[in-house]
Amino acid sequence: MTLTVQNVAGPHLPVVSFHLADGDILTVRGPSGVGKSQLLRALADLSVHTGDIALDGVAQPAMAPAEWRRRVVYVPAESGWWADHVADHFPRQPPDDWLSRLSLKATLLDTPVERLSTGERQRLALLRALMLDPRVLLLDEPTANLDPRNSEAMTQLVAEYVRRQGAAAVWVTHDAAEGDLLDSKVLQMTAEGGHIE
Ligand SMILES: Nc1ncnc2c1ncn2[C@@H]1O[C@H](COP(=O)(O)OP(=O)(O)OP(=O)(O)O)[C@@H](O)[C@H]1O
Repeated sequence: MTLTVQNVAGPHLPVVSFHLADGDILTVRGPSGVGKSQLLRALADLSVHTGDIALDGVAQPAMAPAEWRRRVVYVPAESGWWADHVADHFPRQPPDDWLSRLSLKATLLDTPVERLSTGERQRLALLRALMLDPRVLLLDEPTANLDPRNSEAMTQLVAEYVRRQGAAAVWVTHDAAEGDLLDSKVLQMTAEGGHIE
């Protein structure tokens, strides 16, 4: 897997370039409003931008957006839920191991979405994304509402997934310790642009 990002910029996104290969995790840091979420949206082909993005050598415009987004899966800070019940969002039940590692009971799948806590939504949104077997996982502050134990469990699960599957992840965080735990590359964003540290 390769993800190549060259001089990507947009109305609310300073210029960014980087390259990811099998098993890479890139943590993205920078002040509030600098364009971190906009970067993820550009990578998911959800916002207008200039520059070049290619997955395994295929340029983003050459692939239908829906096809691109099956491979490059975006998990926004506030996940979207379109049906009443949790299970309706999963093509099949997530592995018991994934549920238990994130302290989620399997019975939660039979729950109405409106009853989920914010942290449960975040953890289930991650599992929903992993079930799609993404080549690139785009995570916008995925642990923002989680306790330390579940934060660590989530970082370990993502790290293991990308390593095993030869995938990659782009992880927006304000928490420097999370980057250390993920053993990741770091993209520091400022108004002038992003640079790899
Ligand atoms: N649809 C839009 N129209 C106008 N401005 C927008 C739009 N979407 C985002 N912005 C602006 O783009 C800038 C970058 O937003 P973005 O959400 O990417 O920031 P961020 O770095 O993720 O911030 P935070 O850490 O607070 O989540 C912000 O100034 C935001 O107000």
